[in-house]
Amino acid sequence: MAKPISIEVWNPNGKYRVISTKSMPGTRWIKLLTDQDCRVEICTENKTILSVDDILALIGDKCDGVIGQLTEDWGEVLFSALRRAGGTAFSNMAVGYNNVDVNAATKYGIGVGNTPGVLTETTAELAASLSLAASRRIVEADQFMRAGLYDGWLPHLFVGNLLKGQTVGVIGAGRIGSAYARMMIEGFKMNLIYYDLYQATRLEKFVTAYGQFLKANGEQPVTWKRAATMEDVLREADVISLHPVLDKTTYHLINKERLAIMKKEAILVNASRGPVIDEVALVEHLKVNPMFRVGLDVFEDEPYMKPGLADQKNAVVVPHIASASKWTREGMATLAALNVLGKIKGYPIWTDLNRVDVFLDENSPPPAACPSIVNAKQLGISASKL
Ligand SMILES: NC(=O)C1=CN([C@@H]2O[C@H](COP(=O)(O)OP(=O)(O)OC[C@H]3O[C@@H](n4cnc5c(N)ncnc54)[C@H](O)[C@@H]3O)[C@@H](O)[C@H]2O)C=CC1
Ligand SMILES: O=C(O)C(=O)CO
Repeated sequence: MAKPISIEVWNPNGKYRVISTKSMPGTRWIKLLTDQDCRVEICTENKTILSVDDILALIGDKCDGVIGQLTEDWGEVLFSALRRAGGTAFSNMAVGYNNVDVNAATKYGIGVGNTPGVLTETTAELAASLSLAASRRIVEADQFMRAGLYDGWLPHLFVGNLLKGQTVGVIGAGRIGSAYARMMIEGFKMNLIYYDLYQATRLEKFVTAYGQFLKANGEQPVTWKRAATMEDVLREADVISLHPVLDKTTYHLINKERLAIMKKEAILVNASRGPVIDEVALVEHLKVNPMFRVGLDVFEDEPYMKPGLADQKNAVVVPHIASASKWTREGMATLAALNVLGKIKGYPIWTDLNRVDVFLDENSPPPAACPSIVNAKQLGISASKL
């Protein structure tokens, strides 16, 4: 028999049993569910990553919906078990859902929710922080100070790269990539080169207008270019930030050959998913190119780093915290809960992902809609008219 899993229960007499595999920030998400007749069970097991067996034990033989985490493996086994337990709803507490087999969920009639929009600016801010930390060698300099090694100003001490007037490269200019690009352009007056499968029209318009504004004020205008190939970005940019989804087209997008065409003093930032970079190739590249720097929020074998990465002074590494602002994490919990609630209640799907804020307003009830269900079309969920 499977080992019992420790849980905390809210509204024990609720009609719909909803599980959250982790405690999530804020309490609004719990209230939204309990107010709508849900019994909420939150896993309190002292274990960072739950296994498939742990989650099977949580689902049990009656479960209407689950809020899960990006560290969990949501595939055939879990979706078939959820279906057998009477469930129709799942949401990742994340915008990325590369940990979810959407086809398996669809096969069992289960909606797969995610949390776009609420983490765009927070994640872009962390990518910008990593860009600055890497370009100005903040972590190395901090460690030097704490080690008591500073004995006076020197002309060569921790010389880094100036961003102003340089070129920022964005690979994957979707919500987060575009927000990051704007920060680097507005903040540091960098020129933009980007690569995406689709044209980033709003971003292009913004850079054009900002360039005109600068020119009218007697400053050097910023420029933009949509690259025909990713290699063009890698060759031209001084700072490159990766923001695509992780799928088979982006796995090891940055490999040994592509690292070799980047500038020797370039800065590479990754706040998307670890496997977008071949991390073994990256470690080798960092070793032989000391002026090349990286800022990494995500890792190929998360939570582990590939051997040698931790020894590289030209790498700034943080533990997948790009979406970790209070507002964002509470908002992610709210959107995930409303995806599950909406699917259980048979609500339509929200259609304007640029307006997820309406779900986050503490002072008014959220719309009767699922904020974001990625397989809504396959499941025949209608669009909200709100
Ligand atoms: N480190 C962290 O904590 C966080 C990581 N993320 C990651 O960031 C990703 C992007 O999030 P959003 O910007 O909201 O998604 P989005 O869907 O708005 O943007 C992704 C962009 O990638 C582009 N793309 C897809 N395949 C590509 C390819 N082969 N080459 C170039 N571009 C390609 C798409 O066309 C799209 O414009 C998420 O899927 C997630 O994996 C998101 C939030 C936080
Ligand atoms: O939302 C995501 O995809 C994340 O990585 C969480 O920060």
